[in-house]
Amino acid sequence: MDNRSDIWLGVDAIKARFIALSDKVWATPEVCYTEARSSAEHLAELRHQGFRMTENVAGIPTGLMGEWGEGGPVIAFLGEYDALPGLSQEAGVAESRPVEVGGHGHGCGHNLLGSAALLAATAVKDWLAAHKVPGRVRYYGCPAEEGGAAKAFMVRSGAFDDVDIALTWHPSSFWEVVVTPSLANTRADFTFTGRTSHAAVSPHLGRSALDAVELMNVGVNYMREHMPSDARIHYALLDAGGIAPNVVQAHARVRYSIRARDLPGMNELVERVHKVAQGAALMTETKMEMRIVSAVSNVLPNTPLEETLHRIMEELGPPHFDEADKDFATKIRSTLTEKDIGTVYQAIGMDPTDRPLADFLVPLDAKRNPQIGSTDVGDVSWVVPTVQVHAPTVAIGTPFHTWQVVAQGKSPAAHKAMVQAAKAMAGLGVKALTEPDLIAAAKADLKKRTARTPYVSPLPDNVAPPLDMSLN
Ligand SMILES: Nc1ccc(C(=O)N[C@@H](CCC(=O)O)C(=O)O)cc1
Repeated sequence: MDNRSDIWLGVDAIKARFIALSDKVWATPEVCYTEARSSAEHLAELRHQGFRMTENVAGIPTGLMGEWGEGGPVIAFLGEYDALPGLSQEAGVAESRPVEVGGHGHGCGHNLLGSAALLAATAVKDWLAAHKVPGRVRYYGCPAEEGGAAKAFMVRSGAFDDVDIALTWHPSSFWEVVVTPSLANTRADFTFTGRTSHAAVSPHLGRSALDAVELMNVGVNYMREHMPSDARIHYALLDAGGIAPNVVQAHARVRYSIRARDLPGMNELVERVHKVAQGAALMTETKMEMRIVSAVSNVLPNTPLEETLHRIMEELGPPHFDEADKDFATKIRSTLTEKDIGTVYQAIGMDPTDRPLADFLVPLDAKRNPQIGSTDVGDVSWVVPTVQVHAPTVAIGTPFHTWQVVAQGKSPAAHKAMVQAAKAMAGLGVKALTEPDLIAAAKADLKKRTARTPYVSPLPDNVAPPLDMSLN
C-alpha cells in the first residue's frame, strides 16, 4: 500500500465526526467576524484531536490555528466557516424556503470548506503519528472570507511566515484543480454628511448626503466604459439616510467593492472611485469620508503544486454519487436556467451535458473562460506556495451565493465531495512531507513569480480587521 492510499483510508476512518461538524456549522450560519459558535466548534474539535492551539490569530476573536507535530516541513490547511446574509434556506428541498425570513445561510458552502480542511489536517496528523515522521501540520481557521479578508490580516501579522505549503479547497460544480486566477478586491465605505432640513419649508437650507451617494454611484457607473473589461465594481447601500422623504438626509453611506486583475490595477481604480466620491461631495456641499474596510490580493498559481495535485486527483477519482444523489441534483437542476448551467461549463471550456453531478476530472489545460470572484486565499498564495481543490458539492450549474447552495449544503453528495476534497488535500500533504523536492520546486515557482513584483499587502497599515463590518 502506498502512502497515498494509506492516508485515504485514514480520512475514511475519521470522516464521520467532520461531516457532523459541517452539518453543525451549516445550522448556525454566522456572517463575517461574528462566527463565535462556528469557530468554537472548530476549536473544540482541534482540542479533541490534540492540536496545540493559538487563538485570536491576528487579533481576530474567531481566527484560530492548531498545530501538531515536531520539526520537518510545515503543511497548512486553510479552513473557512462564515455564512452569507439573507440566504436562509432549508436543506434537502429544491425550492426556495427560508428557515428564517431574512436569516443567514451557507450560500458559499463554507460549512463544508472548513470541516474538510480540518478533516485533511487531522488525517495528516494521524499519518505523522503512525509513521513517526518529522513534520508539522496546521489547521488555520480563517473567518470572514466573504469580504473580511481575514487571511490578508493573518498574513500581515506573520501567521504564515514559517509555512512551507498551504492547501485548501472550495465547493464547486466540478472536480478540478483550481487554476483560474482571482481578482484583487478592496472594500471601502464612503460616508457622506450633509445638513438636515424640512424638505418642503426650507429645502434650500438642507444638503443631502443621499444625493451625494446617488451622484457618486452615477459617476462610478460612467467610469465603467473607461476601465479594464475584467475589472468589477459593485456597491451596497449601508445607510440611505432614513425613511422620511420630507427630512433632508444628513447622513448616508455606501460600501464599494472594487476589483481588478492585480493590485496596481485595483489601486488605480480605488483612487478613481475616491475622486468620484470627492466630486459628489463637492457637487452637493456635503462632507465625505472614505474608510478602507478590507482588501485581498489576486491568487498566484503554483505550477508544481497544481500538476502534482492533478495527478493525485486523477488517481483518487471524483466522488462516487449514487442514484439518490443524482435524483436530488436533478431536482435542483430543474430550478436552474440553461444560462446558469452554460455559464459554469463555459468556465471550464466544455459544452454543456445532461449530467446532474460532476463525475469527471476537468483537464488541467482546459480552455477556461471563467467568470471570477475574489478570495483572501490570494494573500496566502503570495507568501506561501498554495494550491486549491474544487470538489463537486452541488448540481452542475448551481450559481454560488444562492438558496440552491444552502439547500445542498448538507446533502449526501456534498458530504461525499467534502471527503473527496479532504483526501486530495491530505494526499498532497503527505506527498510534500515525504518528497522534499516538491516543496523546493513549489518555493522556486513562487520565488520566480514574485521576483519582479514582491508581495505588498493590499491593506493600508492603519487598517485593522473590520470586526464591526457586519454591523453596518
Ligand atoms: N472558489 C470561490 C472563492 C471565492 C468565492 C467568493 O464568492 N468570494 C467572495 C469574496 C470576496 C473577497 O474575498 O474579497 C467574492 O468574490 O465576492 C467564490 C468561490
